[in-house]
Amino acid sequence: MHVDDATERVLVLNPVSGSEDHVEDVVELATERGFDVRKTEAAGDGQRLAREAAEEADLVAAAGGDGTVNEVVDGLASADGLETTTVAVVPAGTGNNFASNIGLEGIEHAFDVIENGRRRTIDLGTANDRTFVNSCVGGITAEASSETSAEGKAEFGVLAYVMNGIETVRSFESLPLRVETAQGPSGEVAESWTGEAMFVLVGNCRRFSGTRTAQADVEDGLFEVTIVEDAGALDLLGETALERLFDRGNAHVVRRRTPSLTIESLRDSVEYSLDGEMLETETLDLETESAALTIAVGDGYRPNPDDDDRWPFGA
Ligand SMILES: Nc1ncnc2c1ncn2[C@@H]1O[C@H](COP(=O)(O)OP(=O)(O)OP(=O)(O)O)[C@@H](O)[C@H]1O
Repeated sequence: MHVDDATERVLVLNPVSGSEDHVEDVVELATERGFDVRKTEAAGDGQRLAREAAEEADLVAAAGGDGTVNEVVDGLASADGLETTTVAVVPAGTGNNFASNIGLEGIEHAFDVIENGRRRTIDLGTANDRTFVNSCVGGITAEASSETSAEGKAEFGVLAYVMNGIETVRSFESLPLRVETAQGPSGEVAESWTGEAMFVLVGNCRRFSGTRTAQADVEDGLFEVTIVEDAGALDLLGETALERLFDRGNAHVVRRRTPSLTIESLRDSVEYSLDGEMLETETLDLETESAALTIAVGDGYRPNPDDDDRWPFGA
């Protein structure tokens, strides 16, 4: 039992994320630091617990993987709690992609960051009425998502689903789509693309270059959109497939930067993975909410760690 009025720090703990051996450590470290620990019991509980916490806590931590962070942020957003709540992440999942992007090295380090780390306000993605922190990817089926191994996720993040999709679905059915991007603040023009796509990858924190850990600028108010056109003719098996798939010279890849876009299916509904959580729809409206999420970050965090010229956009 907790005393409602006194609670200012809530930790939402997914006990079944990752290798499930984090529970004791997280509970101990969190309790020592004055957190009220609330465990999820089923998928979707992260949202509910975060919504409830929004009313009473000014710091809400998500202990789990990317899916748990997604649920907690989504719950806070739906309770209009993001303006008054700082979010912290305790990496206890399989991939922990988002945690790596914000400079967190492990469970103990995350608690140090909560006490002593900087706070930054970063962009948040919304897709229809759902939020996402890392990425939104169309073209990955729920089946491919559930079949993707923990090792693959840990190593490649969301790209593991892409690889799995390529490798398991030999006769890959491409998606007829219309993608309309909006004008951006730095001269990005509104553009429309219509065609057959294998995947559409929209990164808030992620960019899709074939590099395993490539991170996007998380404070620029823009998504990095990568459309992989029907590349059925290519032999895309194996690990190097990713590099070939996203190679800047690959004529099958279309890249855009934009604050918002709409993806419309010209046939059936499409399955999207929002930070690994599935959503099926015919039309998806995506928007970046600039500086919407206040988050505790480690020393290793850089808003835009990739200032070299690997990403194929001019100034
Ligand atoms: N108590 C629970 N029982 C079953 N499923 C749960 C429970 N709590 C949360 N979930 C679900 O577990 C799923 C996976 O969680 P999460 O993504 O945090 O871990 P992960 O997959 O191990 O890590 P990552 O996404 O970083 O690779 C989420 O879809 C979430 O809804």
